[in-house]
Amino acid sequence: MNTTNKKNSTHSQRNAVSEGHNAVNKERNTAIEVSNLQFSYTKESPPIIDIKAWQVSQGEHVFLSGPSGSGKSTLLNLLCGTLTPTQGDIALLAQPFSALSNRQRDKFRARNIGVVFQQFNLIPYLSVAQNINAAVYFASTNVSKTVSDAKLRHLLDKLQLPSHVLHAKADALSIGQQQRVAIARALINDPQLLIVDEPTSALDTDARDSFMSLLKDVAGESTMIFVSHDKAMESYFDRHCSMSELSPSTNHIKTRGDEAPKAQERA
Ligand SMILES: Nc1ncnc2c1ncn2[C@@H]1O[C@H](COP(=O)(O)OP(=O)(O)OP(=O)(O)O)[C@@H](O)[C@H]1O
Repeated sequence: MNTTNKKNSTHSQRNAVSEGHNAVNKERNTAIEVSNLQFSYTKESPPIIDIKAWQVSQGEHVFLSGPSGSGKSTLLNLLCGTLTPTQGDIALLAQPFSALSNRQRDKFRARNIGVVFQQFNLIPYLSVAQNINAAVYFASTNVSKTVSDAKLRHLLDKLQLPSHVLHAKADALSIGQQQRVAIARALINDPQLLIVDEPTSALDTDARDSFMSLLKDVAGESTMIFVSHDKAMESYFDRHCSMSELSPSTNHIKTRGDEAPKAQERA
């Protein structure tokens, strides 16, 4: 068994214990399967996304790039199930989204997908522990609605956050600390899929490199889709997918026609 398969097998086994539907997927090696996917924001407008076929293997870390307006965020929302395809389907862990009700899809997302947003999206007036436990609450069935202190502290330790930050309000933390809490919240349910949307655009090169090392370390066996304009990040990933290759018929949508980092665009 090669390293990737061994890694995937271990990850699948761990999650199959807690989630019945994951047991079905243990035998499979595909985390994401996209087929004949089209998405338009309105009936009148042409598709923003038009992907014939795309597969991501379990445990694979994929770098997704594309110019501003090429549909990266739209694709991430489709992968999370927060947008519904106009045509075609997405299967995550061999579970087609189209077979789930909205409520089932929300639960499935909370259990299986961790998202790190560009702006972190922490609830500012809640403590770090409460922010992280919110993710646990939404993913739980009925028994354990909070995570054990030991698990929380272990995760914070891996993210190099002192345990006293658990009781601090989210908005009292530095940006770097908030970023790491956002990662902790995304990882607390041991998600099969980690989606990370442009988290490094405001960081300088040194901070970016240490963030990436940390992220790769903690993401470990999860499948990861990482979006960035910054092609220098490509070397951290198993595979690079560009929107122009994934969705060639919608290339005309490129609004600014470059791959410049957002921070530079705003400057
Ligand atoms: N809610 C919406 N309603 C209508 N059109 C939208 C909506 N959100 C995005 N779009 C359009 O869809 C296209 C793709 O937008 P999207 O945000 O997915 O691109 P992106 O690649 O993530 O861009 P950026 O890198 O600037 O964040 C753009 O033309 C955008 O104007």
